[in-house]
Amino acid sequence: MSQQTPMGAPACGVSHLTKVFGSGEQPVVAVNDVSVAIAPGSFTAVMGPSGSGKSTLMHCMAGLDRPTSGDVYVGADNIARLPEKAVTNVRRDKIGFVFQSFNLLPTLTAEQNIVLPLDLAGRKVDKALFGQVIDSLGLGDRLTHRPSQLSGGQQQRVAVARALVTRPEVIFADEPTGALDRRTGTALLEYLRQCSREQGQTIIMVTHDPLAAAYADRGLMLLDGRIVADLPHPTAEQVLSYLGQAAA
Ligand SMILES: Nc1ncnc2c1ncn2[C@@H]1O[C@H](COP(=O)(O)OP(=O)(O)OP(=O)(O)O)[C@@H](O)[C@H]1O
Repeated sequence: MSQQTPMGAPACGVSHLTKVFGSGEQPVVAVNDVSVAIAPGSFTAVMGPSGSGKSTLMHCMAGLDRPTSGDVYVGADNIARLPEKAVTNVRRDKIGFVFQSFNLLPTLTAEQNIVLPLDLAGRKVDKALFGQVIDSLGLGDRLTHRPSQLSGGQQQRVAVARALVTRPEVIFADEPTGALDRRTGTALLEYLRQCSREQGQTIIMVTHDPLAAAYADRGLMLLDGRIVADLPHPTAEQVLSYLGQAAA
């Protein structure tokens, strides 16, 4: 894998990952022989035009989808070679997800939804961390509301809080600011950056937003299932320019 950190093993990564959908006449090669290593405590933005393979790459990295070929590492585990139950355990113990669909349980309050993963794992709520997450997402006055009483952006923030309170080693976020207004989106991006810098959590974020990508310390640009650029500390201007070239 490329980009091994001098400090030691990557937090996660893929080696010669290929994912093909369908077979016969018209298979779609969504991810084409991608190798990349993600350093612990780094914040990576994955960008590229629609259909370039961003979500597929992320789903394979997070153990939500099986690659057609290649290896997928989370810490020392090659989850591409593990049985499903073991992959589920790796996901539960090490990975947090922030997706566009919130999957909140309608009968539970915001607070109950947020702590649900901890309850299910029989883990105690870290009150200080809970308070920090709630404050940074501005959810303090919404904790007793049920999802139907919350706006789309508030539901998104509850889903983000749920992903963060378990303090996962690796957080995968798919357009985490998509449903948020600029101010709340900025607060979330700042918090994610703080999670990586101060807590050593590893963040991998798919985004279409060059301003969001500028919060990351690495930008991976995808085109036709391949990584075509690997930018350290991407600026919004750099990202826009790459996206413009990809669209040309
Ligand atoms: N389950 C599936 N079955 C068949 N083809 C799929 C499937 N999932 C994705 N694809 C195809 O794989 C390619 C990559 O899709 P993917 O969703 O990873 O792209 P993306 O970069 O995340 O796009 P977007 O920015 O629009 O979300 C596309 O051509 C898509 O149509």
